[in-house]
Amino acid sequence: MVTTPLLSLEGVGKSFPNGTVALRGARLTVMPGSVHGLVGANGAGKSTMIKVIAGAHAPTTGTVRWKGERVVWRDPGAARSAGVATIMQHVPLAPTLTVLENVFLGSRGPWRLPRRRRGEFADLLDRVGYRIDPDAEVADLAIGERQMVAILQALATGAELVVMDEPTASLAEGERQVVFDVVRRLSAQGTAFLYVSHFLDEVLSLTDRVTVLRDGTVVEEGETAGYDEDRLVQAILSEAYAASGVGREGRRAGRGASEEGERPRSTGRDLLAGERVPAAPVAAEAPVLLSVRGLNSPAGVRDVSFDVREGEVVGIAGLLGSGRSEILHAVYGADPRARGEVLVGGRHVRRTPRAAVAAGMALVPEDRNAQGLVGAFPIWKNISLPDLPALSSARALPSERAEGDRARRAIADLGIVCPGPDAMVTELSGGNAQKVVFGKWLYGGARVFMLDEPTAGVDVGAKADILELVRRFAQGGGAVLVVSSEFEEILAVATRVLVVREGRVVAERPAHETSEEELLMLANGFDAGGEPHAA
Ligand SMILES: Nc1ncnc2c1ncn2[C@@H]1O[C@H](COP(=O)(O)OP(=O)(O)OP(=O)(O)O)[C@@H](O)[C@H]1O
Repeated sequence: MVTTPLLSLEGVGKSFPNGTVALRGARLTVMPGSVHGLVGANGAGKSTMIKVIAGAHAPTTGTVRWKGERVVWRDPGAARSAGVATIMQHVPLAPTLTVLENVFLGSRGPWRLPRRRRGEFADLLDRVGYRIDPDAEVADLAIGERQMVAILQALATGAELVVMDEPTASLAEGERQVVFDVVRRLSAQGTAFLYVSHFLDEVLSLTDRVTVLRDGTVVEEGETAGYDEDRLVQAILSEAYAASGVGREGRRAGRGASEEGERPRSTGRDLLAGERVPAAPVAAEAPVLLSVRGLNSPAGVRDVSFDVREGEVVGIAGLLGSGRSEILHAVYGADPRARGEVLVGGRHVRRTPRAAVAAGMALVPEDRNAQGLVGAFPIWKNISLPDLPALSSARALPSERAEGDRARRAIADLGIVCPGPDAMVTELSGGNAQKVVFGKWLYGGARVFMLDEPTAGVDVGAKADILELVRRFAQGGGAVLVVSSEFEEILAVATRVLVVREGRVVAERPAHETSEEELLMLANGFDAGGEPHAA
């Protein structure tokens, strides 16, 4: 029996007014109840394809079919009514509404939510196997919890196809499992998923089929069982490096392999091995660059004290809601309610972001859309933005040439796929925008670099480049604090790890003396021997 695909794209092309061709003759077939993976490097065209499917972009050429019928979705509402729910990388929830109100925002019905909604919400939570307070305000939730709200929202619309763009980017291992369980459970009940992720292990374990996009073209499509990580990495990256001059130079520079000319792309294993190079230990007599004393905040930071020496990369490992990001914000002065002392190079820093920047601190936030970039500015202007406070203190204006040079260097070092430094950041793919946020601080003369999920949304090649730049920044005499829900990534880049739970530092380990398992155990409230911590 031949089953009609739920969704198919045939020969779909998409060009943007600035001349970028994001998709060329792309095809995709998603069967009912299947989990279909979509992978590709930053800028390969994944989000563009998703937006075509969601009715947010009209394709320039080609055909979209839904249950065998040709469709032209004029807007996202049309795709939604047909049965397509899309969860984008940056979840557009209403921050001042509650979880419950957000979940039923797209559903028909009265604005004031009747009691029935609570019952439906409880049923949804049961289906999903997740607990969240329906009356919590979304503005107060961590980014991962917001992702779960978005998933619940998609399910509440009764979608037949759920498109997920990097749904696990900020989630720790246990929390990812919740998302996987939801996907597995619902696909067994007949819901189809299009799952976009840079985490290839997730794609391999979760999906039935996989489509690989490279430079706007589908280069491979097949049963996931026929792939392993190496083969996927090769498919994603090999020609992308040869095809994109800027990206290629940048990636080579980032990995220090430029002398060897164009070599075949590394395999997945090679890349991970590269990431796991143990960080050189920092001498005990290295001067303390950042000192934090008795930091407390009602936002969930409890009596946090630590030092970071020159050359050190200190990882902060914790689960969602553990206070890991809140600690960074408090140190940076972005949390006005925080109390405690922060010293850079032995000098007290007033608790405002402006004073922090003046003292040489930089924060790359997790929610880069809200806090990281100015959409109406081109790349070069975003990259020189951190120097603007210096302007107001009557120092010389940075010349446009110097700013352009800095932007070009960032584009090369980080492999930012873009037409050039004048491109607007709104025209960049998600991962490339993240690299701009990173470049904004990396070249700004900061001495203390604080990174919240630095590689979220970044492809497998650029991830290794970013981690290498973090190490180099520290080796050059800087101090780094890095928060990541990927403990493996923390171990790859950090010299020392602080484990946080309920706002407190509950353990400290040299990176070479611990493991992902131990960190997970500690973050979950057990000591290394598997015993629960005393309260
Ligand atoms: N509105 C736009 N105007 C011009 N170019 C755009 C626009 N949106 C995306 N692009 C370009 O289209 C190409 C594909 O981008 P897309 O966002 O689809 O990539 P992606 O595979 O989703 O990447 P990522 O993994 O970084 O999210 C990129 O070169 C990007 O710069």
